[in-house]
Amino acid sequence: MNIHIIGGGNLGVAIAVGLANYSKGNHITITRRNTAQIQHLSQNGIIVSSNNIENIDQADLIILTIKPYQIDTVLNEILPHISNKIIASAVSGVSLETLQQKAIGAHPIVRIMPNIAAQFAESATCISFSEQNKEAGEHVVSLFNYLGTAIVIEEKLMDAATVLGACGTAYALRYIRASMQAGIEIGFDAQTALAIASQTAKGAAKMALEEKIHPEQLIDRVTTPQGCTIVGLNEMEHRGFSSALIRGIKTSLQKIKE
Ligand SMILES: NC(=O)C1=CN([C@@H]2O[C@H](COP(=O)(O)OP(=O)(O)OC[C@H]3O[C@@H](n4cnc5c(N)ncnc54)[C@H](OP(=O)(O)O)[C@@H]3O)[C@@H](O)[C@H]2O)C=CC1
Ligand SMILES: O=C(O)[C@@H]1CCC=N1
Repeated sequence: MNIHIIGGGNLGVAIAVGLANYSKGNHITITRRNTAQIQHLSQNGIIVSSNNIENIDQADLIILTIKPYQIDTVLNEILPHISNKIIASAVSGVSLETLQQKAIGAHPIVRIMPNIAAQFAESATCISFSEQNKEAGEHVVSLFNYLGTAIVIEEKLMDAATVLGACGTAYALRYIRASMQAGIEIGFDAQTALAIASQTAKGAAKMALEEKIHPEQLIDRVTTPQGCTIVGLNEMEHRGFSSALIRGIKTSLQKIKE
């Protein structure tokens, strides 16, 4: 497939590198206005360009990874040069209906919400499309399965997916950072603390994914009666650990709905 990614920033680059490293037979182009920062991607066989329309008529899939306020400019620029192309938009907060109207109904539109772990084929990508665009949607799902897990969701949950799945990367990293800081306080050098905290989070996530049981059942396997885990966990809860996370996620959701 020829894949044309418009918006070579944090997410666009993660998708481009992920596709280059974890999928086969795709030709990837990535664009942004100032290309200096992403020129190195050409070493991975990715075409880097500041021209959004060059060869866009050859694309099988166009992926939009621009900010919401950049969408009109980009669509006005590319629409006259394409016909009946699948457009996958990762632009947060912009609905299928709005996108379909902007594209004058002429292109199958799919909404995607990946996260930057796409770079390492570990994204949780949520995907929505209308019944009418099912074939295009399934195409996009197969592609994003190379970059981790692709889950089809109802569009009304797309904002929630953005918060849980995309912003979630940052929340998880903040957990790792806090563990690392504690690790340094209790005796490890920074690098060792980071390695232990990161691998421990990865291991916990792997168990949750593989066993598909409630996390508390896995926690029960760790908490020796009268041991050190349960006192730590209870102290974290006294300090509002779960509550802080839930409130943070709900605040992010409120913001995206604005
Ligand atoms: N970052 C993340 O983890 C996630 C982001 N998203 C969504 O993805 C979108 C992008 O986010 P993010 O990657 O963080 O943002 P960035 O600002 O990092 O990337 C946006 C890129 O778009 C480029 N751009 C702007 N205007 C144009 C244009 N006219 N033509 C081509 N490229 C253009 C910018 O580069 P230049 O100025 O050089 O043109 C910039 O590199 C947002 O809508 C965001 O909500 C969704 C999920 C996760
Ligand atoms: O912070 C943001 O608004 C974007 C959306 C999801 C991740 N980053």
